[in-house]
Amino acid sequence: MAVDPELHVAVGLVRREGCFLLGSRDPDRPGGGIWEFPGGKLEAGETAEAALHRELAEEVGIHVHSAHTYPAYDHRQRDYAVRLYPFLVMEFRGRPRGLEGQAVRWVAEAELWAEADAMPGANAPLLHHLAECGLFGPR
Ligand SMILES: Nc1nc2c([nH]c(=O)n2[C@H]2C[C@H](O)[C@@H](COP(=O)(O)OP(=O)(O)OP(=O)(O)O)O2)c(=O)[nH]1
Ligand SMILES: [Mg+2]
Repeated sequence: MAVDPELHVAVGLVRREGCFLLGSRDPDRPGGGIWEFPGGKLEAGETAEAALHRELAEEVGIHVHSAHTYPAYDHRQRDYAVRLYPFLVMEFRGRPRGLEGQAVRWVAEAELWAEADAMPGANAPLLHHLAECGLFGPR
């Protein structure tokens, strides 16, 4: 299946003191109630980095100062295909909070791997992709 050109998603791995920020997905939406990295769909004509800045401000109220861009990751499963644009965010302003009513929490890097099982199906392979790109320390 070809990657849906509509489903290009900027994903923020916001790291502070060795922990990563997760938000809960709105229970009323598809895939609701599960944990995910903050982020969202690119709008028409928008760069991935611009989408990252916009989504992190809208969803968790932080202003990204700088982000490291990792190679995009394409995930396909039977009826679903998405292109994820991952960013590591270490410099930001503001205290993250759920501006869309969602819960937020910090998860230690070591716990992220177990957490991936409760995230969207793309996220376990995404974490492996990012590990291969050197984002995480040795496991
Ligand atoms: N935010 C986020 N999306 C992810 C992750 N992993 C993953 O497969 N996705 C997928 C799930 C969704 O199909 C898509 C993001 O859709 P979304 O509905 O959150 O997009 P959005 O924030 O722009 O929301 P909206 O404009 O539709 O309200 O990306 C992740 O870790 N974080
Ligand atoms: Mg979103």
